[in-house]
Amino acid sequence: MAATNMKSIDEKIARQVVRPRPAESHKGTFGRVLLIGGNKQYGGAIIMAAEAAVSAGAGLTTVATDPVNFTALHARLPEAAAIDYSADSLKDQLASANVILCGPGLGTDELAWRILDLVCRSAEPDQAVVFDASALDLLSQRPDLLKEMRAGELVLTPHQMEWQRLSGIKIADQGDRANQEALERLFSAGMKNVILVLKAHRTRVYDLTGEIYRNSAGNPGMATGGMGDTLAGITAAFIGQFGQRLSSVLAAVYCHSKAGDDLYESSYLVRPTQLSAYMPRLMKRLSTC
Ligand SMILES: NC(=O)C1=CN([C@@H]2O[C@H](COP(=O)(O)OP(=O)(O)OC[C@H]3O[C@@H](n4cnc5c(N)ncnc54)[C@H](OP(=O)(O)O)[C@@H]3O)[C@@H](O)[C@H]2O)[C@@H](O)CC1
Ligand SMILES: Nc1ncnc2c1ncn2[C@@H]1O[C@H](COP(=O)(O)OP(=O)(O)O)[C@@H](O)[C@H]1O
Ligand SMILES: [Mg+2]
Repeated sequence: MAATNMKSIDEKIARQVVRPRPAESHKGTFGRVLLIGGNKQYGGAIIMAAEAAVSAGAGLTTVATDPVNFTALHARLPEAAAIDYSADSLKDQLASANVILCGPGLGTDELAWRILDLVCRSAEPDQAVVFDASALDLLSQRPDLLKEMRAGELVLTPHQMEWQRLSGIKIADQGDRANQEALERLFSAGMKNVILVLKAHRTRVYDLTGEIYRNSAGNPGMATGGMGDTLAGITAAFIGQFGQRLSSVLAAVYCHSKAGDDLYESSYLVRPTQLSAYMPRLMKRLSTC
């Protein structure tokens, strides 16, 4: 793919997507987001994703996680509901969500496999699914699960090592043509509405139409554990509010990095939770002036 096909992910797309909220609205208007992940070791990952989802405007946020994380989640984020991710009630939550984010801190044990399988089989055409982190590592062993999915939109958010596992392309060889071909291979005869967010210093976004987008924002202060979990939560919230569109995902990528850049101006590093706390002000600014 020639570099000339590359489009920039910049403030323009964010301003097109992040519009003032309609007055005639309620929490259901802005998306029911279900986040699944957080085993005993990685509870922080799903808590950071949930903080990001709430702060990026998800109308209703539910976290399906190991019960060991309930108290921490409720103490940090009373806006989110919590359920046990091993319980049968996960099926009901999966049925009622508009957007499902699966993977941050999920781990790769037998329960994680069962949950991934359930998400892949149950997602309907009116639902969007975002796979991140552990879910991508599991899928790299069972890529066939992707081909059978019926979700309306699927977003994959790997970092370069996760993409290496899933695509088989070594990090040094992750050029645009190879990435595009690997995405097409993963979904040949499968769903069409697929978006790959390949995270790096300058994140690139691919879809099955062959368009490639390059993020214009982001900085090394963002190289802090949990920053990808935060992007995943923002992405789910944006799809929930602004619709199953490529533009919602591009705006999420930009806003995440732009928030990081604003904070980096006066701070040596950017904590994911600080980035989330800043999101409502950034979104207000983008939507108004
Ligand atoms: N607080 C918590 O609970 C948190 C929990 N988390 C959860 O941990 C689980 C495992 O996820 P993971 O991302 O930490 O591990 P993995 O997939 O093995 O990747 C790391 C390996 O890849 C390599 N690498 C190369 N290029 C890279 C790149 N561009 N970006 C990143 N890595 C790159 C890297 O190279 P190295 O650092 O050695 O140079 C290393 O060898 C998962 O469930 C996740 O959600 C996290 O979300 C953090 C906060
Ligand atoms: N040097 C950097 N410059 C710009 N963005 C960065 C940099 N380092 C990390 N990021 C961003 O931080 C996020 C890291 O994602 P990921 O590796 O999945 O983190 P985690 O799994 O710890 O949550 C990505 O969005 C990536 O683009
Ligand atoms: Mg990650």
